[in-house]
Amino acid sequence: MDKLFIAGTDTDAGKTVVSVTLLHALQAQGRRCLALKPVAAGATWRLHEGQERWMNDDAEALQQALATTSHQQTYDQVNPYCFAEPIAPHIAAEHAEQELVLADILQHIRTLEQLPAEVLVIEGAGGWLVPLNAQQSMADIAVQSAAQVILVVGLKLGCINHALLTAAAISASGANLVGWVANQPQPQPMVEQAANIASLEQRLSAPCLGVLPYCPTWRQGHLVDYLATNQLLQSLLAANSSLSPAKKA
Ligand SMILES: Nc1ncnc2c1ncn2[C@@H]1O[C@H](COP(=O)(O)OP(=O)(O)OP(=O)(O)O)[C@@H](O)[C@H]1O
Ligand SMILES: C[C@H](N)[C@H](N)CCCCCC(=O)O
Ligand SMILES: [Mg+2]
Repeated sequence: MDKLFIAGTDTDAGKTVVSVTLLHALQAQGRRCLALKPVAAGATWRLHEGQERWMNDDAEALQQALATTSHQQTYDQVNPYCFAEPIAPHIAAEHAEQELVLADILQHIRTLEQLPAEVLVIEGAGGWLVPLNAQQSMADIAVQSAAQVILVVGLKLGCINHALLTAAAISASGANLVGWVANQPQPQPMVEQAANIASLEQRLSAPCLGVLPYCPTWRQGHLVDYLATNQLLQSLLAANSSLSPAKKA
């Protein structure tokens, strides 16, 4: 099963928007998908399938993006760690007197890999180095699960530096950046948006897999045409030809 880790230049960059769009795009091509938001910080207590529970909006959007052709995951399968407070996850975990255990997240991923699907889309929380605990970060989930990384660049002033720093950190972690997506998270484009995107294209070695405009109905898959899904699949094929040992197993 191909694993895609959706990283962002920051929180609110558009990782959920891109993850949901990717799920729609891949499923439209007949690929069965699974979704995972391993760690969510920011949840409300609400009714879900006849029961009240804590729910995070990102995880719910991912779950709702699963087509009937894909395995219907439960909320807990999509989101094993869910904290109420919309703050850094390791601090939210501390407040809840819990610990975020990387080994448990990796085991959860292995369990999902037993389900029938071709692609697992994993959405991080915040940016690449957001801590899980004192030792580990989001990056470890991507690296240790041997996922291919897609970087979502939230188009706002400062994004060039954030994107280049994140790409450098991804590379330093030993992960493979298969592509990046430019996302416009607010109605007004940033000043000189096209020039900013061109600057990133010149400096990032991975291909740009799309420029997503602002579209309030993204949950319905209305941004699929802006993603270069075939180019992503080609990049994945190329990455597979040099499979890491963890991926071969
Ligand atoms: N292209 C877009 N069109 C419309 N709204 C967008 C777009 N991109 C982002 N948004 C909005 O901006 C906000 C942040 O986007 P999103 O939730 O995808 O960020 P994120 O990177 O997933 O953040 P987090 O770290 O909290 O998971 C959301 O309210 C989302 O609806
Ligand atoms: C609450 C927010 N939307 C995300 N779920 C978590 C973002 C954590 C950012 C931590 C940090 O980098 O300082
Ligand atoms: Mg999100």
